[in-house]
Amino acid sequence: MDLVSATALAKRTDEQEREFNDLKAVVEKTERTADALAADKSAGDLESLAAANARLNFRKIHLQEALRIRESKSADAIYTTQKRLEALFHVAVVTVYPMIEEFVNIVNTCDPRHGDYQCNTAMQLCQWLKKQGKSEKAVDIAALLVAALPPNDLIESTKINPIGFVNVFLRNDYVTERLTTLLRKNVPPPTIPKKFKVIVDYSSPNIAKEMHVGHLRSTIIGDSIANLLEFVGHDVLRLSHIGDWGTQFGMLIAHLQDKFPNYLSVSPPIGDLQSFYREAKVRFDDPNEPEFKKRAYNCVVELQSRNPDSIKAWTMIVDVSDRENKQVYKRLKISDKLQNRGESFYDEMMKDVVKQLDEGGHLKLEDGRKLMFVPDCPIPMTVVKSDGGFTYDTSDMATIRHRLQVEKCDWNIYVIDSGQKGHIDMVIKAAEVVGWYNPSEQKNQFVGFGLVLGEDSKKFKTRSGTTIRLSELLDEGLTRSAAKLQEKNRDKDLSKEEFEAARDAVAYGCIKYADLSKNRISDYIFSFDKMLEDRGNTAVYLLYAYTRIRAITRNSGVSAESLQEYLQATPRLPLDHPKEFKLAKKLIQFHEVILSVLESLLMNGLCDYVYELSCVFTEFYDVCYCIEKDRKTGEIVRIHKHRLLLCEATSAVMDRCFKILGITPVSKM
Ligand SMILES: NC(=[NH2+])NCCC[C@H](N)C(=O)O
Repeated sequence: MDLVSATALAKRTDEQEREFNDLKAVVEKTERTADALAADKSAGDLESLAAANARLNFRKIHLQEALRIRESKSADAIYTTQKRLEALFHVAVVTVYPMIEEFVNIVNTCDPRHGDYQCNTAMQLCQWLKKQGKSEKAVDIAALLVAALPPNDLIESTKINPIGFVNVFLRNDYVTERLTTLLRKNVPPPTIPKKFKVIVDYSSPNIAKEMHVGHLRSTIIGDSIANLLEFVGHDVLRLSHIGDWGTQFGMLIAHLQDKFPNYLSVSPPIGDLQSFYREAKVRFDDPNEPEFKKRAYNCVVELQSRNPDSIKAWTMIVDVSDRENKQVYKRLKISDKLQNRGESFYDEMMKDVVKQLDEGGHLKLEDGRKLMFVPDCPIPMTVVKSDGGFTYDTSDMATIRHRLQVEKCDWNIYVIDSGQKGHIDMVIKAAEVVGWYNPSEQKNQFVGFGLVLGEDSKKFKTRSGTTIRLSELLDEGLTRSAAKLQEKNRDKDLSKEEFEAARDAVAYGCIKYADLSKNRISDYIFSFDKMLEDRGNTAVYLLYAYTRIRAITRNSGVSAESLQEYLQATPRLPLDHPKEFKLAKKLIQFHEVILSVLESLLMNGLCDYVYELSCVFTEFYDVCYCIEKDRKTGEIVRIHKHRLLLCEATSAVMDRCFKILGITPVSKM
């Protein structure tokens, strides 16, 4: 490190030290005032003292948060720029208005003329003051806030607009430092306040009925949400709540006994469980086969009482179905941490759940059924049917109790089609009413998604009107993707293995990305033509962009080691070109995007970000040469290593996003 930058660094450290001590002093003072107030409760109006105390505590909490962020500078924590700015503005707000209880609001700006971030708090404060009978203009408040900002290393300049927004421009040094951390730590996750045990209920197909496109959506969205949670450090349990129990097994077992009489000794060759299910159903509904129906009912009773032969038959049917599902998972590279824990797992707990509900006085007898009326729910839950049997409601009540009380999860997420929102919301509310959890300590969340529609905007079906088999859908994806690559003559340039890897990456990447890049709440139109387009926010575009970026360093002749050496030896990357700076800012925004997607569980936020990132990269690459060659001789005359590092950072961030989204990039395409 040269002398100048060493001195600059020392100066900055001094500044930070001072700033840190200032903050500490404010916190201590607040603490003392709060304590004094608490001790002096007897004096004066108790209520107003308590209110003042609450405000001071609020202030203290925010100051401590600010302090924690400042303190972490040297430590390993990764705080987002947004959080850091919020902390700075918090300090400014409480300095100017000590009794304030409003939150600071910092947002990203879309227009670069308005800086990188914008603080909208002056307007909020204006409203707050109005309520206190004071009138101050938002612009004036904004000016006070800016003046009260503690010294910091983030903000280059601020601009107050006439309405009272504060536009914030970031310092180049700060951005460079964040980028260096991102590169050195290979795109680490942002720091989260607390690590949770999270259950993600997703995929959850029903045995013997084919997994359909709705389950495909749940599988894709759920897997990616679980990846995201894991990335930030939560402890994630992935559960597929399969429909593997219930009366339909009666007819399946009865049909199995007829069709494969020696099923106990020879494993029955059920190739196609769908047709098997249909055959059983036809017989079950056939008035000419009353005998079969009776036997099917009997089989249910035997299965319920865990008769070993019935259990064996049941296991066989479940296994066939599971093997089919696993094939879909394998092709789509769904995490193998996803485990089946479905309705049969909770079966034995249901009796006890009903008993507990009954004893707690939560059940009402109506027409022989036991119902639970849950506050704010339009229909009651049927906990016990008139024939004494249990329902989907009962099963989910047992499930939620197990997850909250036995698994002791902090956060229980259901990724199911929106049609089941009413059901799950009711289960969640009921669990609260019964007292199985305290909503301020454990969280249950329904994460819904819309329908999959065909290109005619009607329910997604085959031409002949039957439901689409997932394996066939994936096959079609492969054929279409191979054709697309051939159209571009990729089969000529790539080896057979490379071509196949590219074909798979495109096919499965497209199917996943098309789903994830739309807001999950809306219905979505499944169209191979649209998803295979190579322009716009599609997987094909992004996969190409990624391979191109990867190729830049590969073709530069600069080794990964020498880039690493350069990175370690360079305290400050010279990001002096506006497009370099813009790309760097987009890159460090990654952490913010992760936190915001974590909040909404809307994965399209992450997709939009990767797409924007690749667009900003193109802007940069169009004007900033990484390698300069002599026009005549083609000889390399200059290598801009910091630009190669920007390429590396871009591909590393894209890679992280792809991993979370469950997309497999290829290095050649
Ligand atoms: N806990 C739950 N209910 N999870 C979702 C289960 C989805 C159900 N198997 C279905 O296909 O409709």
